Amino acid sequence: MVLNQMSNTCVSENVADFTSNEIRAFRNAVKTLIEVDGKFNIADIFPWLKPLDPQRIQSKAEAAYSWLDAVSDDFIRRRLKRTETSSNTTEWVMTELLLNPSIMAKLRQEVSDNVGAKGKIEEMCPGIPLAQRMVSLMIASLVYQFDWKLPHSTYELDMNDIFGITLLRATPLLAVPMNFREGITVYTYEKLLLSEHEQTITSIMELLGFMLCSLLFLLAIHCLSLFRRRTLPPGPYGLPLVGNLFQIGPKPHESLAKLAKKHGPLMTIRLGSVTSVVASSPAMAREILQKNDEACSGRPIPDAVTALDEYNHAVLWMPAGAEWRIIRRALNTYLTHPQKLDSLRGLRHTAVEELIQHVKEASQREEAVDIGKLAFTTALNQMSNTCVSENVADFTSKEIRGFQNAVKTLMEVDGKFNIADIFPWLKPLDPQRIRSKAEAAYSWLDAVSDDFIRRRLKRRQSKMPRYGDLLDSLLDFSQENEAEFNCKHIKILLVDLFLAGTETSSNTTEWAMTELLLNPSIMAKLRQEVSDNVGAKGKIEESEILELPYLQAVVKETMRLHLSVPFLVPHKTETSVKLKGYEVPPNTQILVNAWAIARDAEHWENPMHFMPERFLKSEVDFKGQHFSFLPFGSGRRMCPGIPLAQRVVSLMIASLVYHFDWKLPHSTNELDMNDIFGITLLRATPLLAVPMNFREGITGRTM
Ligand code: HEM
Repeated sequence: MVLNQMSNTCVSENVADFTSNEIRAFRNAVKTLIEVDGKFNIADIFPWLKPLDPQRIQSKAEAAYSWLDAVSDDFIRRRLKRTETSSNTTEWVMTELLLNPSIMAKLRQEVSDNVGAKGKIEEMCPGIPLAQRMVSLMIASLVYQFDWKLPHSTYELDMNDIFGITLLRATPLLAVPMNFREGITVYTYEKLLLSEHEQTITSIMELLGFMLCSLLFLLAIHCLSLFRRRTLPPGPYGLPLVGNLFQIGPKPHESLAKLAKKHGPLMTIRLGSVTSVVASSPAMAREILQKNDEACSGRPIPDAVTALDEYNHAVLWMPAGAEWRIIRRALNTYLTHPQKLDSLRGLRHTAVEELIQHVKEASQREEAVDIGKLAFTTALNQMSNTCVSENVADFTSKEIRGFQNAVKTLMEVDGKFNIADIFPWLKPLDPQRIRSKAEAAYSWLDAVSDDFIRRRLKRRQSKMPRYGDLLDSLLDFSQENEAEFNCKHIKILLVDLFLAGTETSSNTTEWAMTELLLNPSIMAKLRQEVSDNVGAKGKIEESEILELPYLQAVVKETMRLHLSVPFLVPHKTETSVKLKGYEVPPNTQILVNAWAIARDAEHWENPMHFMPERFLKSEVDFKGQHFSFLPFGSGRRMCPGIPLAQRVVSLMIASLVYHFDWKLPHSTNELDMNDIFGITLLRATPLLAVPMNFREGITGRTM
């Protein structure tokens, strides 16, 4: 009825009659538009989501609009809302009248008195707006010309509504009309349509209203974030909703270092809904990692990590509570304790011998090798030998690709900028497909790790000789502490160690070789030191090279200038904490820009130069006590793998430098020194170099 009233008012013809299908199509289109126009649409508040149309609102609206467009072109679209609103009001009025028969009777009396002898209903109040006229006329006509009752003689009616632009009845109102009373319903409006001028004013008012509401909404969100930030350290001004996103760019370690110069060594940045406090000086790093170590010991969990089954049992990501302490204790006892490290030395040597053999073959062919890839393969095998006494791959087979790919993919996706991390309501959509990639890689590693454990349990049952590696120790430990540490923990821990301990070590080796190739005099000095040590023994001993000052200075200088984990693994406040007088609330992300600190001219002379000599007469080391040099972090979440990493990296560098001379291909001394940001700062282009003049000697074991 309202549709026809409106269509007659607008275009002087019915758009449908009461029985044909046409009214359904028309009503459907109107209803759809009313529903989708009023529905909460995520794309309205984040316009960059519009192309994705995540709730399929735009596509539904498009279908309905084009139907209506075809029927009556632009005219109808401008009147739709009013149509639905009027009919909805009429429906609600009739609902109430049916529930209140005495009011219905009183109303009918009033209308009958007005109709009187005229026998027709006329407009009751000239000058009132269109909607009121339509509603009044409909109600008066319905009430005057019929008696009404509810079907099934019930007075119970569903009074629920559905939210949208208009609040519609949840279930349609069905009622039975009776006792038709004669009389004509007559329109005597002289001017039912709004004039063109009135329409223009209405549209402008609607538009202004919408803009004002949007502005107020953004302002409210912005004020809320300013209110929350009032106790936090200062920081760069950000845009509503996205915050400082556009000031960060693809190299956050560099952009945040620049911003810190302006806003201070403790600053706040906001990315979407994530607030972070960034420390960029040794003093602020100490404040966080030493003075407020416990309060700042949490970990924010990237969405990618949630793809790992039971990620909350992973030592890297779990809170620093009782379960975490048990795992750290197991690592300190069975992996990085000096005695344990010494007893597993032979297993690590084997992996390096295989590396040297592979490079030797390449040198005979005068072929360039990808040093990062070889170092990664070696680190992977060193770790797998330490953990499970077997190679997970060799230098040529396909298998290494599977393992290498899984570890590389995870290091990449866990550290990649993910829009779903800063707008958590995007997580179910996984817009960059980061979680799904992580899922595939995690389940691959999970299956391999599971297989290691199953095979070892079988071997232990069959009473075959023990390997005495990390897995044996962890299984012993779990038998003694079954309630707190079981096979599930071991499985996740093995995955964690491959992730935390391989790419970090191989990346450091690759950067060290890059600098040595660019600085031949440093390479020569280092080779001399290692050769002197090897001497008549003819072999490199891991235990001895840890004491070689120049080699250790080269390792430290590489870790300073090419700090592998630029923001450490991000921390999170577990409780409210005071940092430099600012009150930082719980769940705030804490980033220590260790990369910027290690290159700060205030603390380092000629910070951009590779000068191992700076460490020769210095006490500074990487064990977490010198806050100007934090390649492994500091405090309770500091890397537990330092002694292992130091051995692995030192052994690889010493062996590569001792056994070969090296040159860059194409006799160039230019190297791309760019890095790619992730959990680890990788070289942007692989380091290719030609090994020459193989020198005999054993990368020796002393078992
Ligand atoms: C050059 C090699 C390495 C570097 C540069 C490195 C660096 C780091 C850094 C910066 C952290 C985070 C510290 C923090 O959040 O404050 C970390 C954590 C960790 N690292 Fe290493 N790491 C290396 C090698 C290793 C190795 C060989 C292992 C194997 C045992 C290992 C195991 C771990 C684990 C398990 C954690 C997590 C600790 C926790 O959250 O409690 N890392 N590493």
